[in-house]
Amino acid sequence: MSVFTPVTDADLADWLKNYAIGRLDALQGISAGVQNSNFFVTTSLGRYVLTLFETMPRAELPFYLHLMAHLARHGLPVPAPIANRDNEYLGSLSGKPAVLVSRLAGKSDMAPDVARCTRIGAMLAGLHLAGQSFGRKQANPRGASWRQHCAARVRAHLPADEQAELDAELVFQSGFNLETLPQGVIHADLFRDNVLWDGDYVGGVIDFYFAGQDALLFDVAVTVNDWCADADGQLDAARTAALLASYAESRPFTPAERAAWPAMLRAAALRFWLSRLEDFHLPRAGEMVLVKDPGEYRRILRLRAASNTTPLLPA
Ligand SMILES: Nc1ncnc2c1ncn2[C@@H]1O[C@H](COP(=O)(O)OP(=O)(O)O)[C@@H](O)[C@H]1O
Ligand SMILES: N[C@@H](CCOP(=O)(O)O)C(=O)O
Repeated sequence: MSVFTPVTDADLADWLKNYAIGRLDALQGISAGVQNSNFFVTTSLGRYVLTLFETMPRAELPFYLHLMAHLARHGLPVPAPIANRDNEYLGSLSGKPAVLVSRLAGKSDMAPDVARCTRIGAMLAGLHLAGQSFGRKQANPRGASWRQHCAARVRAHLPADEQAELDAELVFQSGFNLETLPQGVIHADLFRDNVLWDGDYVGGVIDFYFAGQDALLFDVAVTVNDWCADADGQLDAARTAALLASYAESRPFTPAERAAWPAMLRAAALRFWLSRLEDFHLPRAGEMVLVKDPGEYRRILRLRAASNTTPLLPA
């Protein structure tokens, strides 16, 4: 269930008078998604997605909306926010901050093959390259300092063996400074369910609401951990090599990135272990996040930490 705040046809039709996209033809709630209320909106002039932001602070939203607009302007298949007649992206509907974006074509693929991993590597590099000229800055909301603080919040809820694993990983990670690596704006949640496939092509990259400034390599690690893992969490060599090679074709990795890669896969796994632990043990009032299995990312972290066969970054 992902319509937490209802919108009536009459309210939306009225709201759309402040846009130049024609009259309302159809409004339909979207059943996927866990953070916000999403609707498909069809008007006489096109197809859009309406998002009502349930919990995100309004002040943080312009960064994400302008980022999507910037990337769309650079030719990438991301939702383009629609400006209203006051030339604003962000409005209010049913008492919530609200935005209309372009509706993109395609469906997610939860079992991507080598060819699709190749495309995703290229797409991620494209996002990173286009992001270099984005003028606004907002820190990765799940960056290194969030990971430290989140670990402190969840630690007491964990059994002794998990506490020990968490402590050891934090000590390990404290030896790395991600700020010394190439930086930029990262998507930070480029999971398979955030990409829509339109035939062989990426029809859309969605859900930019964890984006922020951080090491570009962190984004590569988040993406590889999700797209290239087998059901048991092990990295599939062919898919991993394909994704990394096609990324590197557009943005070659630096020697410092190659050295940091094994640690980065661990940092990226830690980030999702922690957020899932927090959603599980400390759900916040008024937040409707669907809890994903923290055990999956604990396992991935263990595998990356134990592995002496981590695939290397291409030179
Ligand atoms: N711009 C878009 N174009 C097409 N479909 C979209 C778009 N934005 C969202 N969707 C659809 O809505 C679903 C939920 O969106 P998502 O951003 O994942 O929600 P949440 O932020 O709540 O996790 C996606 O799985 C996708 O099917
Ligand atoms: N990809 C994250 C959850 C983020 O939620 P999303 O549906 O908004 O992408 C995870 O798997 O833990």
